[in-house]
Amino acid sequence: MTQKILTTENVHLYYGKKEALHGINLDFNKNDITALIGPSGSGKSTYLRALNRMHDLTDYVTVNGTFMFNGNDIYAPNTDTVALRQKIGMVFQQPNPFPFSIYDNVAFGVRTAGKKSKAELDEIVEKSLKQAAIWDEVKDNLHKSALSISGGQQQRVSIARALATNPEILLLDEPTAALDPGSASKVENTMMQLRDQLTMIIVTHSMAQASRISDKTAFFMDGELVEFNHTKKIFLDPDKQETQDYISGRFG
Ligand SMILES: Nc1ncnc2c1ncn2[C@@H]1O[C@H](COP(=O)(O)OP(=O)(O)OP(=O)(O)O)[C@@H](O)[C@H]1O
Repeated sequence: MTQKILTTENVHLYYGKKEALHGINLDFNKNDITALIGPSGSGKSTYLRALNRMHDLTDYVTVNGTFMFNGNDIYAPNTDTVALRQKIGMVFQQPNPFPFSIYDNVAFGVRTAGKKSKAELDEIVEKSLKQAAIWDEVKDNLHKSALSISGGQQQRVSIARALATNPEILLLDEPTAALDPGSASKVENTMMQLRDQLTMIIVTHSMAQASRISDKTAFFMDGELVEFNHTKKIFLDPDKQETQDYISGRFG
């Protein structure tokens, strides 16, 4: 049977008094790529950020509902959120390298998690950069500033940084939206190569991208989950008229 790595039930989220998510129920299969699609403001990023408690950093946000990761309650009071975010990593739209070397960027989370020898760190950095399909391009310049490489390379270094702590889930919020088409396709290829190793949840505005890379697709509108199914079904034969209208470009 397919294993559910992450389940969410009855998720309501408020920015102050404004309700942005109105009771979302959504589960994720281990090793699937799930695409979250929907018009601007439909709540995709808000939902994604709730999955690894990114909203904890914003005091006017209230999150209600049940979030279980491998059977453990993500919002339990004793959850170590730093450890949680190492297991459920995140990649943002804008590549966001820290202003230090490529090596130190990738090693960052590992160093935060505890002391490692230089040899262990070297090994993790190399493995992560290889997994992110950027090793060959940067291996001779590991001590160069991560700010000096292209945006597409920076995004793959950001992915390597997230991979270095050995996450089980990677959350990607429009990871290719700020990139030129060539770099975007490299990042997409990287995701395809990672699919056997971890579970990915990606917010995307690109219908082509969602249909190319995802196993399942969730369509959000106005803070509600309208439809969730296998990507082929969503794109070829959706159950709901709103889904059909959105994927055929009639709005959003
Ligand atoms: N920090 C915030 N404070 C207050 N309201 C917010 C905040 N972030 C998002 N919202 C509101 O929550 C709703 C959902 O926004 P969200 O960014 O999650 O949508 P989205 O589907 O990811 O949109 P986009 O595709 O444009 O990124 C919107 O009405 C938005 O204005």
